[in-house]
Amino acid sequence: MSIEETEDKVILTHPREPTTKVSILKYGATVISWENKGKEQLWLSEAAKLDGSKPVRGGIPLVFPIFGKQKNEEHPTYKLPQHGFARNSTWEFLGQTSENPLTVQFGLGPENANKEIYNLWNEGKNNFTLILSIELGDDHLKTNIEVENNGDEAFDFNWLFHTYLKVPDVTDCLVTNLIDQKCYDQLLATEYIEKSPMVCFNEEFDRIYKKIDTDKIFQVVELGKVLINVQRENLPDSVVWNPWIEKSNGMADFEPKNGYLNMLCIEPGHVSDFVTLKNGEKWSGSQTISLGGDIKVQSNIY
Ligand SMILES: O=P(O)(O)OC[C@H]1O[C@H](O)[C@H](O)[C@@H](O)[C@@H]1O
Repeated sequence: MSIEETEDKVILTHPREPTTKVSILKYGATVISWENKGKEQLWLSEAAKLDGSKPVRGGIPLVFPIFGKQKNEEHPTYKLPQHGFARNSTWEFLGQTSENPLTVQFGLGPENANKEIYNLWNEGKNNFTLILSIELGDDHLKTNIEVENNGDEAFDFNWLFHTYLKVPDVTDCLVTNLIDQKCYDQLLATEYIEKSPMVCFNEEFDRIYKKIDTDKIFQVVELGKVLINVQRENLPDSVVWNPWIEKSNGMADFEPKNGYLNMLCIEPGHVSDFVTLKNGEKWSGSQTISLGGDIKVQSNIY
C-alpha cells in the first residue's frame, strides 16, 4: 500500500522505493518525517508534542495567516497568536490526487480550523479554503499551498513553510545564494543587505530574507557537498533560523538540548508583506526540497 491512513496520520511510501516515505500528522497537516532511501531529511524534536496539544517542534509546520506576532493593533491579524492557526488545527485528509509522483491533499477551512484561535482573526469573519498538496518524488518532497477567499471581502495573509531540515552538524554547513539580498535581522531588529557569499552558523540566527527572485535556489552545503536544495514558486521571502543554545534551552519541547546542532530552518514564505486576496480569488505557492547535485552560485547580476 502506497498510502496508509491512521487516526492521526497519513504515511506515503514511494511505490518503487519502499524506504522513501513521508509521514504527515493530520494535526497542522504537519509533515513530521521525510525519509529518502532510508535517510531522514527533516529534524523532529524528541520532545515534540504529536497529540494536538501544541504545534509540532520540527518537520514542516504551516504558518497562516500571520508570521510571528502582528504589532499593528488595527490589523485583523492582531489578536492571533504567533504564526496563526494553521499549525494548530486538525486538517481533513482529502485523499490521493496523483500516482506518479505520489501526491495527496489536505484541506482546512473555518469548519475544521481551531475555533478558539480562528475566531481571533477578524472576529471569525473570513471565509477561506486552504488546500495543501504533498508530493513524494524519487529525490524530492514538494509542498504546495492554495489559498482561496470564499468570503464577501478581501483579506490579508502571510504564508510560510516552517521547514526544519536535518543536518549532520550545522557548524559544518553553509547556505548559498543569499548574498546581496535585503534582510531583516530579528535579533538586531535591523534591516541590511546580506554580504556573506555563504551564510554560516556559529550563534543564534534569525533573519527574514526579502523579495528574492524565485529563480534562486538555496543550497545547504556541508563540507563542500550539496546536502539539500530549496526551490520556491511564488514565495519571495525566506526565514533562516537556528535557535542556538539559550533559545533552545528555553523551549520545553526542544530535545535533545544540543539538537540545534542538527537542525537548520529554511522557511520559504510570503511574509515581508501581506498577500491581499480578493473575494473569489485564489493564490498558491510551493516549496520543493531535493537532495544532492552541484553547487550553483547565483548572484544578483547575471
Ligand atoms: O516557537 P515558534 O512559535 O514555533 O517559532 C519558532 C521560530 O519561528 C521563526 O523561525 C521565527 O523567525 C523565530 O523568531 C521563531 O523563534
